[in-house]
Amino acid sequence: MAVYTEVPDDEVESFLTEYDIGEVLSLKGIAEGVENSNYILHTTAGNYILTLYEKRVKKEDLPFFLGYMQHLAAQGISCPVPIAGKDGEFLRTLCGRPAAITAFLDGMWPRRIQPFHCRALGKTMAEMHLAGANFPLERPNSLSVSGWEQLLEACEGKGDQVKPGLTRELEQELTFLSANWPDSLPKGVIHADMFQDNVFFIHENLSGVIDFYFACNDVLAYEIAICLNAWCFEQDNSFNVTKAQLMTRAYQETKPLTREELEALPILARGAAFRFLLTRLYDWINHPAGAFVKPKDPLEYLNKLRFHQSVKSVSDYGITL
Ligand SMILES: Nc1ncnc2c1ncn2[C@@H]1O[C@H](COP(=O)(O)OP(=O)(O)OP(=O)(O)O)[C@@H](O)[C@H]1O
Ligand SMILES: N[C@@H](CCO)C(=O)O
Repeated sequence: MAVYTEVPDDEVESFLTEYDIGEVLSLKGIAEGVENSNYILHTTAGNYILTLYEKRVKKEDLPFFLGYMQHLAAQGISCPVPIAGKDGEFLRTLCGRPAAITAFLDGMWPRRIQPFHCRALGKTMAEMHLAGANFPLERPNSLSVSGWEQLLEACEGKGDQVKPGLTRELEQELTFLSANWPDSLPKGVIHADMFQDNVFFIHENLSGVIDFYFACNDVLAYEIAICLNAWCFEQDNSFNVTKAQLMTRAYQETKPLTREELEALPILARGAAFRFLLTRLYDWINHPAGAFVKPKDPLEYLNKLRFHQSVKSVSDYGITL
């Protein structure tokens, strides 16, 4: 479960005196999520999310993440708005951890992805990319091609414990990606982790996006590539072209893609599969025995990677130029 830091009652009470959001009625740890400690904070003024940032999130990146959420919310994107304290600050310290309060977002993430989810996602993704265009802060993507070599090295050749031959396969793939990675495509701020558990729906309507702690500046079409991986494969690893079509068409109705962006989707999707395969592999190898949080399966992304390796052009995703 994702409550790494327990917050005693008296500490949350004194923490809330720094804010104008009433008095605490209850504080309940949220089991979902793996990175940070999240609580539902119920006060006399309403419901909020209290997040204590754990070790994977760098404190110096928090102004970017919180500022981006604030920026998007101000432009009408539904996401957790950071709540300022009486001093105007969003970020402070609780139980020795950087901590912030954000608005509670209604909705549920879809347990079973349907085509209409992909259509709604495409539209919101494009709106976020447009809204992010004038966000003034910058944060390079440490988990893009320039960071993969270091991450692969950090796996210390232990990939073969997960699947024989995996380390060699990853090294070869990294060589290919490094040599072919597109560097002249339109860039902007991307969420970079828009998986189904980070996108909320109420019935068929997308009600908001959460978890901005991988957001960064990168190629905009790389976000689509991440979502092709996260939203358009079925349980049996088959690629669902209908979902991919609905997502990319809806994106293009709001923000058209250039021919170069569309043509680059196969390599970007290959890179995105590699990125999640690598981070999952690292987490799998470094998973403490007996830990409550179950690591995600790296091999799910090996299968996706192999699919993208077999793709000849973007039309194999059902997407027309
Ligand atoms: N603003 C919000 N409104 C409502 N619920 C939220 C909000 N933020 C987080 N949650 C709840 O907390 C859970 C975990 O949040 P989040 O995904 O941000 O955690 P995390 O630790 O960063 O995890 P991960 O990166 O693994 O997804 C969500 O699945 C959701 O149930
Ligand atoms: N979305 C990532 C987890 C990090 O938030 C994954 O599925 O590997």
